[in-house]
Amino acid sequence: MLTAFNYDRLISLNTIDRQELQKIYEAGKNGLLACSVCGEAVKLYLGIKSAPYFYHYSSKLPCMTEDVPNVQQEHAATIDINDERTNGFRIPKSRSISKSVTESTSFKPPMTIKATIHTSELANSLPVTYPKESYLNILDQNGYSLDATQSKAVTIDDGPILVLAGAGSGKTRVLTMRAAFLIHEKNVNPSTIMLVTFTNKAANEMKERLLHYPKMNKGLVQKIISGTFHSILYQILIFHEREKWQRNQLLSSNWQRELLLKEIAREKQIDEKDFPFDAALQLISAWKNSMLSPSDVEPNNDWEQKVAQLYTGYETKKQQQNQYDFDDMLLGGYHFFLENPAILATYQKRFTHFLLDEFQDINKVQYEWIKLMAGSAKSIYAVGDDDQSIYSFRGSDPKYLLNFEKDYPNSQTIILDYNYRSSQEIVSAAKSTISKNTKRRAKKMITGYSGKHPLAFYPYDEEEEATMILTDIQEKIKLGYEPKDFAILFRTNTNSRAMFERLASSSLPFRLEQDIGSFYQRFIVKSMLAYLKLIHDPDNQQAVVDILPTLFLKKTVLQDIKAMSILEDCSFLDCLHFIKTGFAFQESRLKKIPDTLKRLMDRSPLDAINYIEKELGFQEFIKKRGNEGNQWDKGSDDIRDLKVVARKFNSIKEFVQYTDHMMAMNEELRKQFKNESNVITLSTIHRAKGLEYKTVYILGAVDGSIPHDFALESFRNNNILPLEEERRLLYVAMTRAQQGLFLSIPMYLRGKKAKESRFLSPLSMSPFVHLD
Ligand SMILES: Nc1ncnc2c1ncn2[C@@H]1O[C@H](COP(=O)(O)OP(=O)(O)OP(=O)(O)O)[C@@H](O)[C@H]1O
Repeated sequence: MLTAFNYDRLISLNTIDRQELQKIYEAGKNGLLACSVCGEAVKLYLGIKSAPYFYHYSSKLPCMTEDVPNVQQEHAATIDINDERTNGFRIPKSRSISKSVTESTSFKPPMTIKATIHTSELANSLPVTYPKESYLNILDQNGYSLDATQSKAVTIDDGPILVLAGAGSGKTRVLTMRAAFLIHEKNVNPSTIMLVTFTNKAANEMKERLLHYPKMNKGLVQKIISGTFHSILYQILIFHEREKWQRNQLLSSNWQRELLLKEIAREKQIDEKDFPFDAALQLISAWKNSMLSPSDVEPNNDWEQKVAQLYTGYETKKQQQNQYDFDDMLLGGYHFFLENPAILATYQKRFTHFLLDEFQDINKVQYEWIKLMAGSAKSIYAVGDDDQSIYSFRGSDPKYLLNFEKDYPNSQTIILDYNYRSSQEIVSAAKSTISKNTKRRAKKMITGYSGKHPLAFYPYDEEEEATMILTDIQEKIKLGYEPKDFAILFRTNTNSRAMFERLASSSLPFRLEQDIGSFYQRFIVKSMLAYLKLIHDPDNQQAVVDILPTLFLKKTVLQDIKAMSILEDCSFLDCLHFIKTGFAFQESRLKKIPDTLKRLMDRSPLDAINYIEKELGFQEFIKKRGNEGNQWDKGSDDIRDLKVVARKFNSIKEFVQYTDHMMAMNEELRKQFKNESNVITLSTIHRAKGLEYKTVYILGAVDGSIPHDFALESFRNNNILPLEEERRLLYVAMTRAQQGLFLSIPMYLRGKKAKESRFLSPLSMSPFVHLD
């Protein structure tokens, strides 16, 4: 059924402007849509696999009162907007509110993603039998099986060992079993084992897994020294040099480091507004992790030259203020041992076995430190996959994994090539994608079972993308899936806003993997919302405080405003009329604000934002204070995101209420689902490393998102490395899926036309056939 009433407005899905669909979907949710045939309440179906249609609440079907043509056929038919009879219903020409759907914005059916599967790669893993008394045999009886290669990797004799393997091949399983095997079969004291993982969460999960193995207990497992390089080194440093490494001296957030860098930029007269401070911080971090001190850096271009200057200033200032950052923990730890050979000797004696996970993401300082520590150790055991190296922007380098055999001539390498996690269809799509990278070690990937092909779908924008995914999850949950079966992965945190909001408005439990705060509290967004709030609430004190920076006024001006509002008996907003700054231009702008905002009262929030941006100087404020030079966090992008949300609302009041509600939900839901395990995961791809889910949705598989704009820019400047890393990111995302993989290819992102990710070009797409 393709027509419905929203109040007295007849909506036809054949003629509606696609960008209105989300609004109509929400009208349906709020009970504001009526069937054009029987008048009963209807909702809009907006999912992945079928074109949108209206359906009745109760039956979940289109109206049965009249003969209704098949929805897909209806969509396929081109219906002229001037046609007076559509779907058996008379549409008055004068009430037509929508323009014809253009080719580019009409619903595009999902496509099945296919890649060639070589039959030789469909094999069964080799079964193994262990001697009866072997610990592995006991493990096996408890359901923790290993194949022949994995078994070899677990039981191999001590020495430098590299387990090189593709995604889902059991590296984590092997590493965990290796620990158990060493303790049980080889009588290694657990306190002499150091287990290094990429996140502390991963270390805890491995220990938790170990606890379930036969003959393991808490006492034994707790003795293993585990954690990230940072956490292990920090514990050592705080033990030996407590004074120097006080917690409150740590520059723990990026904004703190950025502030410091900006201070130095001002001193060095580097133009702040066009400078990418976020990229500069990353480069400094990469230099530090590559053990390049400011005097060692050899800049390649003007920009690096400037960053090198900032790096010198950054290090000096930090030292003067007795502060340190995360990279200093690694460098500090390394130098501490170099300078204290006696202490080094005791640690070398203490640790006999080093188990290193995610070895492809090790950086120089970590590598050198491990080499130092493992000087006389019996075994250094590293597992990794060069195709999953996704942290090179901060100094990680897969060359340590690829050169392992050279650095440790007596080492042994074991290759695991059987993917236990994902279906053949997912593995071959991921494999085709990554095979385009030039700098990698090609590997076989054998799979065990066949399943459904990954699917590409084409929402209009990020709002529709979120709704379609939510619909799909709800449908699957009805079929018996659980919330924990789903992960929604995205390139950067800002990509998650719409999905967060859609999940927040559903009753489904979910967790955002990183505490990024509400989108509506971001500096630029909050400032724009403050203008909108003042339109209906001219005495909103907080809103006045929030617009002051946009007018380049100090916060203390609020006191003057308060005094004036009493003196002149007017609202806070009207007081802007009377503020004297001594600058004619600024004063005339302030005078303009109250009347302008009042005139915007009946405009749509989108119109109001556009107006404030252009006419009240907001654009200049963004240019100066929006970090426009940044690669990731640009103020103008925030405003584009805000406009995407605003488009869904007709009134400013409703829009402002919605943003307030979403802010409150952000706090609330975080608390509510903090310790729940059966939740949908909403995570950046980086944070999903090492994890697996039955069904994975990848948001925004378009150029500019994945690959990210900055990688495309580097590519245009003849640097292919960032682009290859972005491809690895997509590979990591795809290989998190066990059975279902969905790639979203929105037509618009942040209000701009988007193009399918170039990474999907090796994959062939064919129309999806709905069999359910
Ligand atoms: N021999 C095996 N038999 C059955 N299942 C296995 C076997 N080995 C591993 N698995 C399962 O395969 C999945 C992937 O294993 P694991 O997470 O250890 O792989 P990984 O190589 O660390 O993956 P990635 O690098 O992609 O994160 C897990 O669900 C694990 O339990």
